[in-house]
Amino acid sequence: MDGEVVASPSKSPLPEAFLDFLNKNGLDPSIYVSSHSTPRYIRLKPGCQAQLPEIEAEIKCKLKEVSWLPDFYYLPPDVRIASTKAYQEGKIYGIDAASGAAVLALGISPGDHVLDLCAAPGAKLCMILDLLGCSGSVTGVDVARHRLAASRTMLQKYALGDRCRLFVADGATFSLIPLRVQSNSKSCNAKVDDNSEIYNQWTPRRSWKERKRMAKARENIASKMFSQMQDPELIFYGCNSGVVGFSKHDVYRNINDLEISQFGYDKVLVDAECTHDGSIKHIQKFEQWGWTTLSRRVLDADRTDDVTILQLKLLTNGFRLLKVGGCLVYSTCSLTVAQNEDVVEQFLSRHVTAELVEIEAAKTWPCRQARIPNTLRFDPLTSATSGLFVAKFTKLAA
Ligand SMILES: C[S@@+](CC[C@H](N)C(=O)[O-])C[C@H]1O[C@@H](n2cnc3c(N)ncnc32)[C@H](O)[C@@H]1O
Repeated sequence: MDGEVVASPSKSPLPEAFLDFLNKNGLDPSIYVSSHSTPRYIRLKPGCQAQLPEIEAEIKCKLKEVSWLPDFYYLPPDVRIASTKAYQEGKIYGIDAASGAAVLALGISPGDHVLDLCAAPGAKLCMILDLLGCSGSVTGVDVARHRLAASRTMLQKYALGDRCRLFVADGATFSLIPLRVQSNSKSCNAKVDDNSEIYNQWTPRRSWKERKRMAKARENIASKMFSQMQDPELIFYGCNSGVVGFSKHDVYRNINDLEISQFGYDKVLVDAECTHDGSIKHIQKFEQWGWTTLSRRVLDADRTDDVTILQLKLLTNGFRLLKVGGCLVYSTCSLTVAQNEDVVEQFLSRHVTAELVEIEAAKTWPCRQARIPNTLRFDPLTSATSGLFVAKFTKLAA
């Protein structure tokens, strides 16, 4: 561990730079008091309920249901799931209850077309797909290729990829809408035409031509500004994701704002990049990485200013891709006002068609209202979860 460390209410002392950051942002360090006793959570894949006794026998403890969140269970702190059969067979996955609440706030219905604009590593993406059932589609976007590749691995492990497509892209400029067609009317084994213009079933093995094209695209990314230069890179698509059987022209079709208002996404999640200060587990990782890394990578004033600009851009673009009447959830695992309420206020002041809406399900959630009515805050003390800010918007007709 490096950097000066002062005593803090948490078991493991927080570095002075972090306490300073909390102080500057008006955050009370006592919310981290109970962070060491904050429970962990798992979500049981729907349909696996009958196997609960078997899972409990394997982990040698009884799993207590989270009363306010369907399919979620508390996981005792000393229980490791990585080596269990249930985990390896994709019956359970680790996801904080506050994250589960953010997904539930979307109010996903079967048949929805959902956009997850900052999707990696993918716990929320998996839950969205679980809730979607067997119609509709999910488009996952993330700027970090390696992180999105990890999401792809998750989708495959949990057998959730059928209706999902993943793009490496800048969420602030991503512009593709879902293909609102009977995607399952196209065969999964659609014939590839000679010019490879029609998408065939996705396979991890790409043709030599395709790999060369992708390598070249990546070289360009390294040397030029990603967002302005590149088409989103499609790194995965399931059989019923609205890609198989369609042409690149269909998938990459440019559309105008009027079309988006009709054919855009039904639900959008903007789980934005942030300073992660609400996630004490993330902050604790800096015990190994070094507290100076925390100051440089997280707390640096330029970086936090940049992050709020990015958050506003992500929220703005997510909202642009939403159809009229659709819902968008903005969440961050930061607890600062600058990354939450301030971003929401700036966004609302620029978008007359955006309306903050009440999250109905939240009436039974152990969270508190944030500074703006209808916005929510989870934290270890109030909610026994990781920290999370959640706001839900709808799009009105212009
Ligand atoms: C808080 S994490 C998202 C967690 C994810 N929703 C989940 O549940 O696993 C934020 C993500 O935003 C991504 N990100 C950062 N800048 C981005 C951008 N400009 N466009 C899209 N994604 C971005 C990061 O790579 C990171 O994976």
